[in-house]
Amino acid sequence: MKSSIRVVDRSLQYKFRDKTRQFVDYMYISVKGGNGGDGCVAFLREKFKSRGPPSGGNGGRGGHIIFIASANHSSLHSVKRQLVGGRGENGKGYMKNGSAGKDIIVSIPLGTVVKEIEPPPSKRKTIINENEINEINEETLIEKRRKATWVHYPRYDEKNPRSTFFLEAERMVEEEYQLRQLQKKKDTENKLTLDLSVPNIQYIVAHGGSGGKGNPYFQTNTNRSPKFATRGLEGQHRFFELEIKTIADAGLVGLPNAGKSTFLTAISNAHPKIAPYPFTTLNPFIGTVDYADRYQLKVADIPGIIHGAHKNIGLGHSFLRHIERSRVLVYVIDLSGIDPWEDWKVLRNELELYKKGLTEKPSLVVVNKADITERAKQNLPIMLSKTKEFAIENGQVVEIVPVSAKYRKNIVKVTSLLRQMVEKVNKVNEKDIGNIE
Ligand SMILES: Nc1nc2c(ncn2[C@@H]2O[C@H](COP(=O)(O)OP(=O)(O)OP(=O)(O)O)[C@@H](O)[C@H]2O)c(=O)[nH]1
Ligand SMILES: [Mg+2]
Repeated sequence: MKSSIRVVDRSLQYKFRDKTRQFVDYMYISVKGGNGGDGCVAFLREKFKSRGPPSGGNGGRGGHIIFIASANHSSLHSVKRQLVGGRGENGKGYMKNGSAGKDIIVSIPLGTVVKEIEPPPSKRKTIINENEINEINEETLIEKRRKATWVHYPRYDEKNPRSTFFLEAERMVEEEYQLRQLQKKKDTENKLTLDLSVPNIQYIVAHGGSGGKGNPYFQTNTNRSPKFATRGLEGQHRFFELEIKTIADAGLVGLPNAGKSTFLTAISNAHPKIAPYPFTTLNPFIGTVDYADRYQLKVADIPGIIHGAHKNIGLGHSFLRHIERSRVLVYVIDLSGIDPWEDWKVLRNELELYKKGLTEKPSLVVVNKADITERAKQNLPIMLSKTKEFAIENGQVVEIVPVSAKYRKNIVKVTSLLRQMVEKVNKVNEKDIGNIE
């Protein structure tokens, strides 16, 4: 047994070395909105107007990072691990406001769950440093913050802090700063979670920083020519965990080589790779079953699960995330195997070890390769009697359908049964939603 696992492992390593294999269904990502552009300190200068009014434009806002749920993508491999929005443009003279930074729109596969996480330790340090500075020296802190907040008119960087107008404006900006800090604290406490389950809906996951104010903003009755403006704010920085949890109507689970991909080919329009060796399927694959009345069902085929998958043997059991949210489970079992009942037990066990209660979903058992008659004749009665016992013990109805996926025998029965089951689950769900409302 051990040696066979080792052989499987070696052949898998060989497959994974293939550089063309591009499928990612789980990743960490850092997103940062662009910084805002700085406000401008300028005065109108025209012919016969030697001392015109303040005319510095505001800075543009930084670019947002936007996630859009896309039905045309099935993998996260094309998503960059670090996304930074464009910086806003600085304001200019003649009241010209800076343009906004470029938004970054990322297509994320439908069914992805986006969870905000704590920043990694290396990024957390900067926050701790800020607190340390708090304790060290208040004066240097004020100086630092002034540098980060203000834009001065040329040669006014030393004069400004002595003027009462500037100090007044600084107090006003300080209040805004405190409010922002409060908001930031709230944001870090309330972590964002999104389920991208509706196509084409957009979410802003990191806002760009707002642009700085030009000097007309600080003009008052008494101060007609403010010589200062504010800088743009920093964009929001967040860290996310992305996990694709495919939303299909039915999910196929089975041991390697049981004929899952062949079965999917028989019932749907999909053409996954089929071959007589284990772990042919390396990535989840979704097929659509078309009915005569244009009703459609989505069925997900995943790599084979073997005994010990929860210990990362074979391809592990992380692929079960793709069937976790399907409405109906379809166990595909090789009827020509040595002990199909044992196979089903292994599958149920691994599913439970992945997530408790997963096997309680409405399920259908497809016993495949019924065309290999000698074995099928022996095994089918055993399967039928054992599942009957199981149904009585657990109070769970289990339908068993013998098929031959390769020769497309009994396929119509399976597809119509599948449809009935999915429609039943959908009806129950609708009722539940109605009750909640
Ligand atoms: N005789 C017979 N052979 C079948 C039948 N269904 C599948 N096979 C064969 O079984 C082998 C494995 O089929 P696949 O569909 O690749 O099996 P799978 O479960 O997708 O395997 P993995 O992707 O490796 O987990 C292939 O050689 C198929 O031709 C069937 O109904 N009858
Ligand atoms: Mg397969």
